[in-house]
Amino acid sequence: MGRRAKNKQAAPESLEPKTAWTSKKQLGKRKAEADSERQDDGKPSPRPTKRVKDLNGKGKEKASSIAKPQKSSAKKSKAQAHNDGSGSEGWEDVEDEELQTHSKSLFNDSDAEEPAMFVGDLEDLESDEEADDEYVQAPAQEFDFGSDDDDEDVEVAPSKAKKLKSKQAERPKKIIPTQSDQSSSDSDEEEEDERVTMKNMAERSRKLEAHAAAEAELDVAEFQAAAEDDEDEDVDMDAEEDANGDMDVEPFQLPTAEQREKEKAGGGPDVHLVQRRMRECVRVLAKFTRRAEKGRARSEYIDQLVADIASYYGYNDFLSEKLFLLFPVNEAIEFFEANEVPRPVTIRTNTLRTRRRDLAQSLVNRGVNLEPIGKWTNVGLQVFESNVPIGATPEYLAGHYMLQAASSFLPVIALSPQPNERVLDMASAPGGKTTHMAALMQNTGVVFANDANKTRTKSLTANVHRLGCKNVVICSYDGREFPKVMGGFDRVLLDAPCSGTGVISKDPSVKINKSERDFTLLSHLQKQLILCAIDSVSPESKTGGYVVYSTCSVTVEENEAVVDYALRKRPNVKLVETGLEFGREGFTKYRGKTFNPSLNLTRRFYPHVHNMDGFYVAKFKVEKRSKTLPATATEDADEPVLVDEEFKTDVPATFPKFEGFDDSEDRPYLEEAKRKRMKAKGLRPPPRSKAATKLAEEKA
Ligand SMILES: C[S@@+](CC[C@H](N)C(=O)[O-])C[C@H]1O[C@@H](n2cnc3c(N)ncnc32)[C@H](O)[C@@H]1O
Repeated sequence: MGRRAKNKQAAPESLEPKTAWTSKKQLGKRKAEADSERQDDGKPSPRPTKRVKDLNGKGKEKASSIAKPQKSSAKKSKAQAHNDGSGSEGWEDVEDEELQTHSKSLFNDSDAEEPAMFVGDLEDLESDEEADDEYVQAPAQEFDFGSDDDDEDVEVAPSKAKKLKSKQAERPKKIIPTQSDQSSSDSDEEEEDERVTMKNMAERSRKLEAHAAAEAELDVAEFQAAAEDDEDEDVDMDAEEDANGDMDVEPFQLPTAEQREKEKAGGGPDVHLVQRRMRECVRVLAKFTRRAEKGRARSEYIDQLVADIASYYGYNDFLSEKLFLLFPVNEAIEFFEANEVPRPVTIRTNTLRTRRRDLAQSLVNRGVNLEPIGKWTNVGLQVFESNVPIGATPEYLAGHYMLQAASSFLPVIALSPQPNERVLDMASAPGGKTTHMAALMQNTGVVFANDANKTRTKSLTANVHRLGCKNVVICSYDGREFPKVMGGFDRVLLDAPCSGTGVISKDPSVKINKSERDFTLLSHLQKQLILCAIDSVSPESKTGGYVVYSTCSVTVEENEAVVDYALRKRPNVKLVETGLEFGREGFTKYRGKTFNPSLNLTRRFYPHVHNMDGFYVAKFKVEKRSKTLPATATEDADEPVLVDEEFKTDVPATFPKFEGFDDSEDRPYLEEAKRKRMKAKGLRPPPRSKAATKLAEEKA
């Protein structure tokens, strides 16, 4: 557990070199705050609850209409429980048991899909102020969901309009949906006067989104400004603060190796010291030549910072460094901070059963406070508060929606499966993306939903049934058996097993349970799977011929390195635009490695930038193979085949080509299933046929 969690710490004050460009006055104040946290005896006192961090805009002191203060004490204690590991919050609660257990394994699949129950913030809401009750009893909230609306300018009951507004102001940050909407947001005062109508609800949402995007842009500009760091700002902050008498002013010095050893032996440094050291290291690294101690190398500051990040946030040193290296120094801190905060709760409307506006209306009537996620999805809703468990409403049980992380909409949007196609979801459990695809295909064609883990196919089956997907066939093969087991697909989704470094806020065990070997094994498995996914696509497909590769990880070896490998091994594929309107470009160069330049077409998503789980999406177009190309994935993999025990299967290397279903072969299985069902209902099943008797004997 990290020092931050152990001490139930608030988010540290800004660690990024913002200190370098923040006014002296602010710095003094910040320091004074830190000092006031110390008890009279000089020992650090427990901090107040975590201050809500504005992930979209790092200007934590800025008043933002989109930041939601964590207001109820119940919520506060819950957040603390989450931090110290004694409780869980948000998505942890909504994971089903299987998912929870499995996410502890090497392959992280905690993709936030389809928990059995949402028990997240119920007590919080029960203990909330009376305003909440009134809000819940308010007339049905009306939404403008865009073009498919009748656009009546219906006024929400005027007496409630103000309440609605204040509620909105309290909401947590929205998911940053798009950089394309750059319109500036109007002032809060202006909004305050505005009456809430069906029409302007959507407009207000849009403004909040635009505001979030603008703030994010502002932050990027701030980071750049910090890097450039003009002369005026380059003051000796310690000296300045000394003059103010705010702090003890010993100039910052990196600890010696001896001091570090001593610290370690004493159980690690004081948390305030770690904070200060991190802040100072970030500051020095922003302008190294000017600020570094004489004779010290840049790498020494980096090593110290990485070690302090590991201790403060509770990572092993290996992962702390791996993740740190992905970002510029100041941004890295933002990433680690974002991993301490749960992502927004989101649901996906199942369009096979309902429309988003109808679902929203039903849930609002039950006391759920929600809003469309953004323009990039017409099925997503972000849940802000709820009086009922989101995983147990009648609408949920009737399959009107899936509890699903916003990031996991992305690969399906990129794949864009069409009606009547033949699609493979190669690693599909628990089925968030499978059911999304089935809906986009309007229950036509066929989706083969495969997962190597048989136990996990149970929740997949349950979801497929609940959501009324009639075009899904569930199977359980090692993905590397494709296309031998079945091929010729129009589209393939490979949402690969991964380390889960994008979902650390959901599964903090990742912080300590991943080693270098895990990443080597995973990367190798992913490389094998991606070739199999490519080979399973029919280049002759009239409507498709696409593969989407995705992970909920942010490491380069699980993403760009895998995609680059596929491009090298399969010259018949090329990367194409994902069609996603936001997300950062994939790396084309990383720490001395150069990837195919088209890797810039792939997309990276980050918790601190997009307020969604860390995610990666790449889309390939598969062309016809030339005759000289090798036939299967494993034949030409240039490294030894490493197979994790968990996914070893008995499938023979020469698995027969799939040639359709054999009804006579299936009959005894169907008969057995029917007998079981009858028995379960207390009925006496008819005697077994010969074939079924044989099957039963074999099983026995
Ligand atoms: C990230 S999860 C998939 C989440 C799923 N796509 C969804 O949206 O609900 C990765 C899945 O890969 C499965 N898996 C791991 N190794 C596999 C393999 N060799 N072949 C097929 N599936 C595999 C795991 O059991 C896990 O369910």
